[in-house]
Amino acid sequence: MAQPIRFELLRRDGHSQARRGRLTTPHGVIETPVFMPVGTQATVKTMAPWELKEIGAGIILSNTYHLHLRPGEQLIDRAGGLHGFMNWDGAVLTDSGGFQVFSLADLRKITDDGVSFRSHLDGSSHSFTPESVMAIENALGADIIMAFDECPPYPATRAYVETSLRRTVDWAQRCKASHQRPEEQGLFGIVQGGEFLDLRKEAALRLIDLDFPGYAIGGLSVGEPKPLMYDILAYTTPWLPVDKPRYLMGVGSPDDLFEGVERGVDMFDCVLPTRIARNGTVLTSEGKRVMKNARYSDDFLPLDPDCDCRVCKTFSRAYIRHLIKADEVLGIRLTSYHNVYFMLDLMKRIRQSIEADRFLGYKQEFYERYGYNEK
Ligand SMILES: Cc1ccc(CCc2c3nc[nH]c3cc3c(=O)[nH]c(N)nc23)cc1
Repeated sequence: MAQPIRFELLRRDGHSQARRGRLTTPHGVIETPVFMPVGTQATVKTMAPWELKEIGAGIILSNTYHLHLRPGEQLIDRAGGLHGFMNWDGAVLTDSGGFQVFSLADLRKITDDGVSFRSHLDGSSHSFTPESVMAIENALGADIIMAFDECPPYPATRAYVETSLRRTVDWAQRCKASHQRPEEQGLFGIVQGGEFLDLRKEAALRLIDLDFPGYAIGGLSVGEPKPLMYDILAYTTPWLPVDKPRYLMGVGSPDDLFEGVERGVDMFDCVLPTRIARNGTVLTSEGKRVMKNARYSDDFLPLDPDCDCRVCKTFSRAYIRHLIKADEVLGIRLTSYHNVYFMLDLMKRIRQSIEADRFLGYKQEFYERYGYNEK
């Protein structure tokens, strides 16, 4: 059977688990490690598809939960799926919605069959099952779709995590069985198991038996301390097939990208760049800068002198600070554009460092300049 998603491992770092790979999808070839901008409601907030294209975004994320509630997958299906609706010809990945039910919806009830909930928009009743979520993701038409999983909260008891892990594996099997378009949309399984390493191993091995074209590592970046996240990650990735992509869900900040790549992760997503842009905070090679800070009122340098993006080549910190202070919409458009460019460009430099066999050196160099203090 033709596989819509093919992964080639191009190089393995000799000093860490970092890998350089290539993911071929029906909507283009994605170089990995890759940062995937989040476009929850069929848009990467404030950015047009041609802007995403010009900054080199190859794949964006969207969300089953939000799009099912509004405008509904039937409309999007009639528009030609997400690609036609958004007029985006790059790759798309959709999350399966379970995570969003637990972070957004009201009155949730979870059983072995699925999850019932009330919409956070209008209180209407809904239920997600593996079968119904596959039907939604099939209608949205993303190139990579996530299995319906349960992401346990942090902290959670071992008993709770064990129950949810087994449910998640059972749901993954039901997703695979009800997937209507396996030749056009690659279905990824999601490894749960909380902070319990033996459960992480069990989850990985049971999902591998179901043979997916890629594997996501879920249940992390849910409030646990970062050192714990990194330890769980370092333990889990070696159990996954070396020739399949690994996607760490919801991660992360610039330092998380380095720590994740070092531990064998190929794909990342995070709302950080567009979320902090909305309060005028920008990512630069010298760390984050809060543009409302008075120190930038007469600073005519670009946001980041080392950045080649269109915003840094066109506008000054003083002008962008003015726009943010004046609540001018152009302000958050410019900070969003720059922040997404920064994350994509950082991942490009990480890929180049792996190719040049100097990943750990580049990580050190970046950390020394980036620092961790608010500027
Ligand atoms: C549009 C979009 C937004 C967000 C996401 C990822 C959302 C996300 C997590 N975010 C942080 N930690 C996360 C864990 C999980 C998880 O365990 N399972 C799923 N299905 N999603 C997660 C995917 C797509």
